[in-house]
Amino acid sequence: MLSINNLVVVTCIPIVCWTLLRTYKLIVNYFTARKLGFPIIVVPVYRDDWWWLVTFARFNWIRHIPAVGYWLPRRGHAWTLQDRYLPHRKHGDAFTIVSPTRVEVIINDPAVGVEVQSHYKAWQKPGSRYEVFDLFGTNVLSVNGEDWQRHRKIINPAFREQNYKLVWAESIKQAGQMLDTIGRQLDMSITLLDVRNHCVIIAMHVLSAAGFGHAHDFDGGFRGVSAGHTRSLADTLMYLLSNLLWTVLYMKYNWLGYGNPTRYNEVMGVSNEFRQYMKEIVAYHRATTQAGGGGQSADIVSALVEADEAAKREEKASSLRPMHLTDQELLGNLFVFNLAGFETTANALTYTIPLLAANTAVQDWVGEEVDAVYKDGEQPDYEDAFPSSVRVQALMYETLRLWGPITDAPRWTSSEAQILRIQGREVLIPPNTYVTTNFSGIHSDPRWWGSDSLTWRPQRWIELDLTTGKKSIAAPPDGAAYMAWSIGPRVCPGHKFSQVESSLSFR
Ligand code: HEM
Repeated sequence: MLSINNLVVVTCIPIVCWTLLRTYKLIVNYFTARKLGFPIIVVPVYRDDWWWLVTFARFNWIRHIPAVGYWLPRRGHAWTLQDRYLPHRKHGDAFTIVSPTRVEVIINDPAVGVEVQSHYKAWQKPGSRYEVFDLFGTNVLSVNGEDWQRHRKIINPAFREQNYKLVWAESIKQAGQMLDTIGRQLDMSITLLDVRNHCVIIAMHVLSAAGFGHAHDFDGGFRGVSAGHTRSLADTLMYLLSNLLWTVLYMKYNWLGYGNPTRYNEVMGVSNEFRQYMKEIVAYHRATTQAGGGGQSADIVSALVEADEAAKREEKASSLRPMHLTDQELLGNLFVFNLAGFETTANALTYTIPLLAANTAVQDWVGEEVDAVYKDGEQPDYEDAFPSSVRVQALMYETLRLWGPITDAPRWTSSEAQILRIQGREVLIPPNTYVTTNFSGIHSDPRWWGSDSLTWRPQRWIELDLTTGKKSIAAPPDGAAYMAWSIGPRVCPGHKFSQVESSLSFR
């Protein structure tokens, strides 16, 4: 039997080795970062370290220890939203965060941000950050290079005007039903949590109908279970998205299930149910397309499957290299549409409604436009009403400027060094280095957005064409950049989808 002393030694050896290894890596990374010539912040953990993601909530007390807890604010994924441009005031428009895991340059220079986001071949999405999205298969969000071109070519046709009409119709339905539901309540007071819950239902139902052809009533919640299933599609998605971290961990490391078999079985059961739903939807649209009945549905999946079948036919005819998506990749993309399309839009709505409620001047200003567009309470067509709803669109632009769901975006040099022009000099960024564009900083810095840069003022987005008298969404001020939906070839394909949906929700 092991004595207490031996037990302590056996337990301590791995911990000491691990600490020594991390210290060594920290020193190596520190010297790599010094060559870049930017100010350096040294932190003991990186925000992507999975063990840290699971445990960091327990370490909040560290921030109160003087000279030790300084790094804690930079420990989580949303630190750029909390700090915005302020760290750059102190450290400049580029500084480096060094941890044992990574060297990461943080950028607050709009021109450099646009360069890094736009040149997708040189500046790739790092696998270690994006592979969590590969739960059900690789997809357009996570892949790089030629693979990304192949994915994007197939998914682009899914985001089309026909689909936006469907988003419009479904959003009108959901918003109307939501107002009826609230109107029927005896107690008319609404908490912020109610707002959040209503926005979640709207975003999920619009996505379910316009994305997957599964329509639900607003007050039906997430009911409506299809034959052969135990949960509705929307309910399945809600579960997976609310338990994303555990879903990722259990699917990647099955052995973690021994820690909590009940939760493991539930998570895996719901994941299988989601996979089954997606397979059924794809099989249905594939059969319809192969039988010559394509082009009839406007939802995203049907367009995706049609484009994929067309790519297969093209390959056969010209014996080109494979250009279609495998079944696994189709599934991966469908999951990512749900993930990227739901939480982002639900968040934008959740922030905008209280901001609007607290700003009566903005309410009146938007109300004027809504009264003009929705004369006598009629439901105007998408083609007429959406382009005229410029003030309504400005609400979303302004909310995303300050409270966008994606607060920064990392790119990396992968195995090849890249040259980046920053602050008037050319810097050689070594292999394996992250360069992260701080969207929240760039969107809020008073140097570009003025002294009221932190004020929610949708009016800043309106531009008047003096010759035609038409109003439109203004470009960002000189020197600024707006990247709420990213920018360049990898811009968000759901940009207009989310705008059409939110326009209706504010009518
Ligand atoms: C307010 C709503 C939305 C915001 C603010 C938003 C923002 C973004 C941003 C910033 C990116 C780039 C991410 C990166 O580079 O890491 C992105 C990519 C993406 N978004 Fe959205 N998004 C929204 C809605 C949607 C919707 C509704 C869908 C689909 C239904 C969608 C699907 C995607 C996909 C597939 C990508 C990956 C594109 C690529 O890498 O080629 N998004 N989005």
